Amino acid sequence: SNNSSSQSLPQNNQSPQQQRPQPKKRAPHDFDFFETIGEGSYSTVTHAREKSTGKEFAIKILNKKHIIKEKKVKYVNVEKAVLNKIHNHPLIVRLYYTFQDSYSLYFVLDLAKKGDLLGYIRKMGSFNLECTKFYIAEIVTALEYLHRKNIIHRDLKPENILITEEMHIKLTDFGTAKIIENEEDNGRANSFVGTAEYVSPELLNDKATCKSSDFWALGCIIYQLLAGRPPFKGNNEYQTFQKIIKMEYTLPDEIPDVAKDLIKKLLVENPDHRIGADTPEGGGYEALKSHPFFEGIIWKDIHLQTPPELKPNP
Ligand SMILES: C[C@@H](Nc1nc2c(c3cc(-c4cn[nH]c4)ccc13)C(=O)N=C/C2=C\CC1CC1)C(C)(C)C
Repeated sequence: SNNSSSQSLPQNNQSPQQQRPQPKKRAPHDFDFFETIGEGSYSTVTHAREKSTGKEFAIKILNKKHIIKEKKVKYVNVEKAVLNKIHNHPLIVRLYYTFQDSYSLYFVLDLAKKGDLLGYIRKMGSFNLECTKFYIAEIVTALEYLHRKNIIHRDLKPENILITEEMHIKLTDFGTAKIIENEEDNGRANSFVGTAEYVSPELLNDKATCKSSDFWALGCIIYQLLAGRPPFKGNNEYQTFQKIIKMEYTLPDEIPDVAKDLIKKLLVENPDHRIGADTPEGGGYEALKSHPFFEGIIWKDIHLQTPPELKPNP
């Protein structure tokens, strides 16, 4: 045969990719399914165990017919794309496998055995300053990683901050996240609106979200951990939105002054002026992480440190 210079396929007609051992595709019968642990708008998250290894997972099950009927295919693709962009960050829920059967799609993910942060706020009433600093520092660390990957979460809230067996966080729920393809995309108008109490003014005023919208939500979460309730809360969504647009909130005395200062620098109407924004006024993550509120926080490998024991705000 002529030794043509072109790369000829080996006799077994397998591509190089096919020659490498591929991770075995899983299927529903590889798992035992237990209780439902969370309900999304068009999905169910179920506790499951892989039969062959005994490893426990959370499996997000999406009904294909429902997704198509509700025109949510885009969100499912965004969620999978975002989860695949995240390479094994300790403070973000990891996607291990995906597979499907005739009815459903299955996402096999980290199991956070202690539920979500909202559960702890309800149980504790509020967090003391030391605990608030630690958990906010872990959220900032996860957020910095997402923003570096040009991902905006867009729905940051206590229900999406999961707590692991070891009492560290795992950021989750990327179905409504946005991947910023290129810089000018940052802030372009779009249709999604997050959860009322954490929605930023820019989203309500000109429907534009940017990385800084996540900093607004962060300010709301710091407030909620220390005061036991979010800063903007009306009797219904419309009233909540009104308070946000009017920047109508007060800082109760149970919030320590150092936290009041940071909250005031995050709950700023102009997203470019929020501390942490990558603008001259925002100062980027450097400015946020060096704020006196984080006094005593060691940022390096925070996920390996022992979290402070949860205590309510005195
Ligand atoms: C926010 C989310 N809630 C939850 N999402 C996930 C959980 C999860 C676990 C508990 C829990 C565990 N023990 N007790 C409660 C409660 C709520 C959970 C988990 O372990 N692993 C991955 C998850 C989500 C990953 C998937 C979005 C990509 C909603 C409400 C949307 C279902």
